[in-house]
Parts: sequence; C-alpha cells; structure tokens
Amino acid sequence: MKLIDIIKNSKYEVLKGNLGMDISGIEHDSRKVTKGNMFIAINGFTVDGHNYIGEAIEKGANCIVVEKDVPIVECNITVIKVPSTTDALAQYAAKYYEEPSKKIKIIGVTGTNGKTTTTYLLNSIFSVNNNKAGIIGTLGALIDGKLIKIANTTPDALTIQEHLKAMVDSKTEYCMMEVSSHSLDLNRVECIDFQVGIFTNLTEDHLDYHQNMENYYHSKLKLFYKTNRFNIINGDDKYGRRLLDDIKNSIPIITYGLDEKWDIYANEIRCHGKGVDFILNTPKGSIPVNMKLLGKFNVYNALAAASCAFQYGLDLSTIKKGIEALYGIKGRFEAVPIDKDFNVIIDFAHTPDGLEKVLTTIDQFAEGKKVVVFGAGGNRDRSKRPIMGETVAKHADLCIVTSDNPRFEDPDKIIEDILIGVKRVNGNYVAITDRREAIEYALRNAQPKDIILLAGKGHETYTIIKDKVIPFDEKEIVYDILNTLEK
Ligand SMILES: CC(=O)N[C@H]1[C@@H](OP(=O)(O)OP(=O)(O)OC[C@H]2O[C@@H](n3ccc(=O)[nH]c3=O)[C@H](O)[C@@H]2O)O[C@H](CO)[C@@H](O)[C@@H]1O[C@H](C)C(=O)N[C@@H](C)C(=O)N[C@H](CCC(=O)O)C(=O)O
Ligand SMILES: Nc1ncnc2c1ncn2[C@@H]1O[C@H](COP(=O)(O)OP(=O)(O)OP(=O)(O)O)[C@@H](O)[C@H]1O
Ligand SMILES: N[C@H](CCC[C@H](N)C(=O)O)C(=O)O
Ligand SMILES: [Mg+2]
Repeated sequence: MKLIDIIKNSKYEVLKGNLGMDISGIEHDSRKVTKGNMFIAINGFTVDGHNYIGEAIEKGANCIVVEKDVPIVECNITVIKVPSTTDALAQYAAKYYEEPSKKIKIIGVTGTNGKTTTTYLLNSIFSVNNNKAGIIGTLGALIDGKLIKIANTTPDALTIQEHLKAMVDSKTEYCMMEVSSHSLDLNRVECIDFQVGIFTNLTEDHLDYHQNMENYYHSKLKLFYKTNRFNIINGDDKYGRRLLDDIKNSIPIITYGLDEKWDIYANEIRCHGKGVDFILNTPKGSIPVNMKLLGKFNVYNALAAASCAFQYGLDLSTIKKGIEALYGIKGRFEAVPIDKDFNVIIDFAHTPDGLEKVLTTIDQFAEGKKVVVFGAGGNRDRSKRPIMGETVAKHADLCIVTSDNPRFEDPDKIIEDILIGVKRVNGNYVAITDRREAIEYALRNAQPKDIILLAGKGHETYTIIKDKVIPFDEKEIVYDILNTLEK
C-alpha cells in the first residue's frame, strides 16, 4: 500500500523523505521488522521504541513514525512525526488492513469476570445459527476455527487489525472481542467500529494499574461510547446500574439479570452437579434452558450472550440450543478426569469475586472436604491478595497457599500478603511456595469425596518467573503426580 494512502486524513509532519513509497507492512517491534516496513516507535512502560529505530532501519524499514525528534541520518528513509504514535498505530493499522472492523459485526465484552465465558457462549449460539464467528480474547484469537496465541487478552492495535482482516478474509460474520480495561486505557481499541458493548460486572482487580475502582470503572465506561448498534448491561451489578445512569448516547441499552425488571432475565434457577437449569425470559417469550456450565454465576454469562443474540434477532430456540451446546471452556471449572474417589477441578478464578462464585458453587455439591490450591500473580494488584485469602479461607477446609506467576516479585512475599486475609478469619492453611509441591501435597492427602480446586491458572500452561515463561501444565502435573504416587 502507498504510504500516502495510509497516513492521509491523519495529523502528521514529514521530517524527512517522500510519501510516494510503498509500505510492505506495519511494525511497532523492531525485532519483527522486514524489508519495506513502516516502523512506528512507541514509548512503552519498559523501553522506548524510539531507541530501536536504528535496528528497524537495519532490518529494512523504509518509513519511521515518531512522536519525538530523533535524528535519523540514513538515506532513503521517510520520517513522519505524529502527536501520538500509539494513536497512529491504531489509525495506520486500520487503514493498512482496509478497515476490517467496518466489514464484520464486532461485539466488545468488558467487565472483571465472565468475558471469556460470554464470548464462547455467543460463539456457540452463532454456530447453531450457522453464522461464522471469531473471537479475540484470553484464550487467543479464534479465526476460521483455528486458535492463534496472542500476548494479551486484548492485544495491541496492530495485532487486532491484522486478526480482524483475517476474519474478514475468511468470511467471518461476527467477532466477539474481550475488551480489557488496560486496552481501553492504553488506546489499543481505537479505530474499531464496535456494534455492541457488553458489560458483565466490576469487582476488585487491576488496582495496581488503575489505583482505584473509580478509574477502573471509567476505563470500562469508554467501551459504551465506541458502539454504534446497542449496549448490553448487567442490571444486577452495582456498576452496571451506574452505567445505566452514565451512558448518554442514542443507541438502545438492553439490561439483563435475575430480576424481572430487566429486559432479559432468568428465573426458576436450579443448580446441580451437571449444570444449571433456568427459564430464559425475553420480551418475545420464555424458554427453559439446561445449561451444561456449572454455577449460578454462569447464568449471568448466559444472559449476557442471550441478550446479545436476542437483540440481533436470533430466535429463542436457537439461543437455547447454543447455550446448551457448550459443555465447557478450557480452564473454567474444568474437572480433571481421574480414576479416583476424590475430584480435582481447575479454574481461572484469580479475583476475590471469581473465587467467591466458584467456591459457592462447590459448596452446593461438595460432600467431602474442600481444599483450595491458590496464589496471586506477581506485579499485579496487591490489594486483592488478602481479600482472596479471606474469601478462600471462609469456604475451604484447607487453603494451600502457593505461587501463581510470581513474575518479578518474591513469591513468599505474595504468599504473606494472602495469608493476612486467611489469618483474619482463622482459616486453616499451609503455605508451600512451589506450586507443583503444593498440588502434590493436596493430592497426597486427599480423602474420599474431597474436592481439590486448583485456582488461578485455568488454561495457562506455563508459569512466569521473572521474565521467563516456563512450561507448567496443571492438568499434566496432576496426572504426573498421581502416577508417581501410585508407584
Ligand atoms: C502494562 C502493559 O500493558 N504492557 C504492554 C505493553 O508493554 P510495554 O509498554 O512494556 O512495552 P515495551 O516493552 O516498553 O516496548 C515499547 C515498544 O518498544 C518496542 N520494542 C521493544 C523491544 C525491542 O527490542 N524493540 C522494540 O521495538 C515494542 O514493540 C513496543 O512497541 O505493550 C506490549 C506490546 O503491546 C504488551 O504486550 C504489554 O502487555 C504486558 C505483557 C502485560 O502484562 N499487560 C497486562 C497488564 C495487560 O495488558 N492485561 C490486560 C488485562 C488482562 C485481563 O484482565 O483479562 C490484557 O488485555 O491482557
Ligand atoms: N459472571 C461471573 N461473575 C463472577 N465470576 C465469574 C463470572 N464468570 C466467570 N467467573 C470466574 O472468573 C473466572 C474467569 O472467567 P472468564 O475467563 O470468563 O473471565 P474473564 O473476564 O475473561 O477473565 P480475564 O479478565 O482474566 O480475561 C472463572 O474461572 C470463574 O472463576
Ligand atoms: N489476565 C489476568 C490473568 C491473571 C491470571 C493469574 N494467573 C495471574 O498471573 O495473576 C491478568 O493478567 O491479570
Ligand atoms: Mg478473559
């Protein structure tokens, strides 16, 4: 594509070179630059991309986009200065990939918990309706049925546009995108035409980044001004109700919850060991649903997905079939198949509310002891740690407090933070820093009918220690330990 076609209609100043050249691709990471690329220098949290311009040029970049004055002497290089390279990345990527978000129905899902689950429920509903759908989120980018790894729940603007383009090329009709508060705050989702915004809930998390719930809430609010068709809000959530007051635009808002005052609601809820039965009520009638996902909290996720599908005009029986067709999501309340008289469940709960919801669900059918192996991520919200400890200690017979992606923090210090909460309610605990040893302790001491919950890592098959990503597949580890114990 011609450089001028990428940058026209944006604010820029040409510091050097001409605009007639062809651009073979856009990059913000010098390590990935290839011949003829435009390199956009981003000043990040760790390093400044402006320091990697030399490397980008060596690798063949012919156009450099900056927001600072950086001397560039090399010949045949065009240098463009813009007010914000982060914004330019979003704008130029959208242009380069031919504005894919205008050619696909994009549904943004935001909230502290339930985003991934809601996107997969919607995927199942669209699939029953024979609509091709894709996903961008925590589990990766699901494009044309293939799951591609991505670094973040909501990746950088360039990656999003690239994936949207691939979805358009594969004739995908809908894209469900998890929209994290970080992405809204860091302008990763600029230049994307969202048709729909879904709000699941807002509870304590990410306060390392946002500092307080107010800032966190205001980041989430931004999504509902980016949408052009309708917004869907959980009316039972305190912050959801606040959104109902705060969102001031002309598109319809559909509310959902467990109260009949909401547009879409569930009642006659019956939770059991194989799922949840409920009646789905809409302005166009009601239908019984036998959901296979466990826990009352998943009724909320189902309602979020159902509200969206309903507003798109899908009929109730399709919505019902779609919800019922989803048997599980990797690392979300996933029972590990083992031939034992106790149960092991892997779940991604890594917030106080997520833990509360999962443990309340376990309380409903647990016959033996509840043992929870959990930690908290390093270089992440510290204030949630004692609350997580207290929440688990209130439900569990034994808390096995351990590590969960310590990153650059001392894992024992993180454990101490969690134990403040555990001790506050006189919880029964052991602290075992090494997560594999912690799991082994749980398995070795398991009694008939016990439920062992491995919380926090869910689908993750790695552990992050400093900047190293080390293989750590909890399911494999469970099998491995059980094999060793049997010998
Ligand atoms: C705090 C944060 O969000 N950081 C994100 C940010 O990293 P950063 O600012 O540190 O980037 P940097 O390393 O300083 O690099 C700056 C620039 O120099 C470039 N560079 C860097 C090195 C080099 O050799 N050459 C080069 O050109 C980089 O490509 C980049 O453009 O930009 C990176 C690239 O886009 C992201 O991967 C990274 O996410 C990190 C991994 C992260 O952990 N983010 C978390 C906090 C996050 O975003 N989480 C949310 C919420 C999750 C949820 O609750 O679901 C998410 O959406 O994932
Ligand atoms: N509606 C909900 N309310 C509270 N907790 C939930 C809800 N849905 C799921 N959870 C809990 O949160 C965990 C993560 O669920 P899910 O992956 O759907 O959320 P997410 O919002 O995508 O999380 P992340 O921010 O990490 O991407 C689940 O494993 C479960 O423990
Ligand atoms: N997307 C979340 C996942 C956290 C999962 C947990 N395993 C951790 O590392 O804290 C985050 O980046 O905060
Ligand atoms: Mg997610």
